[in-house]
Amino acid sequence: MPEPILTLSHLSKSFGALKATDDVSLDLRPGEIHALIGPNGAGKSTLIKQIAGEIRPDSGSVTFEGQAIDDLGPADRARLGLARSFQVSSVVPGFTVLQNVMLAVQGASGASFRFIRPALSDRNLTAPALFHIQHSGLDGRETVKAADLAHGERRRLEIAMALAMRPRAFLLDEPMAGMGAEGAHDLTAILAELKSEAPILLVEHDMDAVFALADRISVLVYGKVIATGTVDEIRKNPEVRRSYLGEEA
Ligand SMILES: Nc1ncnc2c1ncn2[C@@H]1O[C@H](COP(=O)(O)OP(=O)(O)OP(=O)(O)O)[C@@H](O)[C@H]1O
Repeated sequence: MPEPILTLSHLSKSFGALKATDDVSLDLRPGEIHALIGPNGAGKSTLIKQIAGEIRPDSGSVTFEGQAIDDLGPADRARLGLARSFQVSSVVPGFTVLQNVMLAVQGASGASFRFIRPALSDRNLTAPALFHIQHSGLDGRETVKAADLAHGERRRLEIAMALAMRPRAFLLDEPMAGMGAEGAHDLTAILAELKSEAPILLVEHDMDAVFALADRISVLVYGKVIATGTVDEIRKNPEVRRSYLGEEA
């Protein structure tokens, strides 16, 4: 089995008397989508925030690519390639496909967006941007404004921009939220492609998407992982059915 990219060991976090994270251990392995599901208030977002460095756990530790990252803040963790989302909102509608991807390449290099204009004429950004555009199936569309892209092409642009950030792992907290059925369907296809570039820890309430995408699922209830397994194992698990999936599973 390949070494995990991300490992959580015995993480715990309380808010007053409430144990939002209760001795959670799990890992994320290369090439996989590991979904984190559970009822409202189970502690999914709190866990993601501890991985991203936005909340400090009371105890336990997070290892990323073999390195303990407990002392790093969110910016340093992002710089190591721990991508908190794939920054869909960062698409600039008035910029072309090439310009948008160049900005993402520039962002990955840690440069500031204050220098947006020089970036757009920087040849060092053009070559990697064109590579990601081609890799995402958008070649020939470099000079089209993002606002004028067809729906599916816009998703391809988001993939190109995500890849330009050179992520080593994605932490996605409810990426399907607020999307219609078509959007969720598109995003499902995108995530299935992205996981081969970088594994994804996915918090998602849309069970159709989770069951279609996840290689493994962990179920969180009252801050505790009550089960981790494949889609089939989780669907059949009596404790999961009782505490979360109900009769729908
Ligand atoms: N900053 C905070 N201060 C106090 N309590 C908090 C804080 N953040 C979260 N909580 C509590 O911790 C528990 C876990 O919340 P969290 O948002 O992590 O759950 P969740 O599984 O992501 O829920 P949902 O599915 O509704 O998004 C909840 O009871 C919540 O009210």
